[in-house]
Amino acid sequence: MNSIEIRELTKRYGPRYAVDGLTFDVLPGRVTGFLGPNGAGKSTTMRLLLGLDRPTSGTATIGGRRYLDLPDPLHQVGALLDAQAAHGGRTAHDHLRLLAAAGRIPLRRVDEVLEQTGMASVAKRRITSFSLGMRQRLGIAAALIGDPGVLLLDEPTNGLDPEGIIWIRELMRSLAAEGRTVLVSSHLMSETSALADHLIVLGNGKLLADSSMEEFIDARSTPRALLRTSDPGRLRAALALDGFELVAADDGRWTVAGIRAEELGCLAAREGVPLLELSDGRASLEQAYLDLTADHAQFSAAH
Ligand SMILES: Nc1ncnc2c1ncn2[C@@H]1O[C@H](COP(=O)(O)OP(=O)(O)OP(=O)(O)O)[C@@H](O)[C@H]1O
Repeated sequence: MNSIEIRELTKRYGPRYAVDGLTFDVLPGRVTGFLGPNGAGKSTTMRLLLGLDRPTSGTATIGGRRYLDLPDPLHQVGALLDAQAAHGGRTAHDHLRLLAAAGRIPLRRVDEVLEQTGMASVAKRRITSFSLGMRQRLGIAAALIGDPGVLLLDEPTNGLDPEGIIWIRELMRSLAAEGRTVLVSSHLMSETSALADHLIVLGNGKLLADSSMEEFIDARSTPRALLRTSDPGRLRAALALDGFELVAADDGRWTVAGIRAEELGCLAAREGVPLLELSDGRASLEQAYLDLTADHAQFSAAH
């Protein structure tokens, strides 16, 4: 009932395919990161889902129905597409009150979402005076007002400071833990990896990956062990026998590419080499994402 179903979804603007034969599901109970470089088709997919644009072919449905056919859309789907869209002359409270009235939503929800998004103290201020981060929070408050089962958030961390980004991460997680479907777009792998359980990656309107964050990381990052030892000479020799190389890193640490910490620990124990510190490194995740999307990037992506 709360899932999102995208089937063979295609949207063409003139000769250009913004979205090209996409098929995937977004499931409840987890945060799904919607990744792709600028121009990959994320916003177009969200607009198609919300009935703001018509697909050239294929379907985008929520619980099996098109958005425009939902009986109680604000209660079923909350969206943040363009945080700048709120009318500047009104106060935050008035903006939300009008939304609630239009959606036949109880007015108590206005104060609840203002509280939930940390906006209660500025509720009586005009939106014109708001920073980008405050507008993002107001946009999220608006998305939450109908207590929806599905949330679509397009780049919600735009303009937020580090504290705001942590807040949004916690909020997304708690909404997903309540059994809601949460789809969050971003063009940044680093940010999304801290936020999402599952990933949908687009490039040039096409689906490049649909996997759990763990699978995505495991499949694309080369293992790398990070360690400190009191006997680098002996460890170097032992590693060389198995074809691995000990490379000096910062702070007296060493790295070994192509081996996991667990395997390296066993090897060191077998050789009687003392290890003072040992962990897995995941340095290449961002790079793996850039490699995956590079050929598909319309513009130079991801910074
Ligand atoms: N209304 C439109 N008319 C013409 N082309 C459009 C329109 N909307 C989107 N496009 C094009 O479709 C492609 C996909 O755009 P879209 O905004 O969906 O990408 P995105 O992944 O959301 O990127 P961003 O991170 O920059 O928002 C781009 O090439 C864009 O220029």
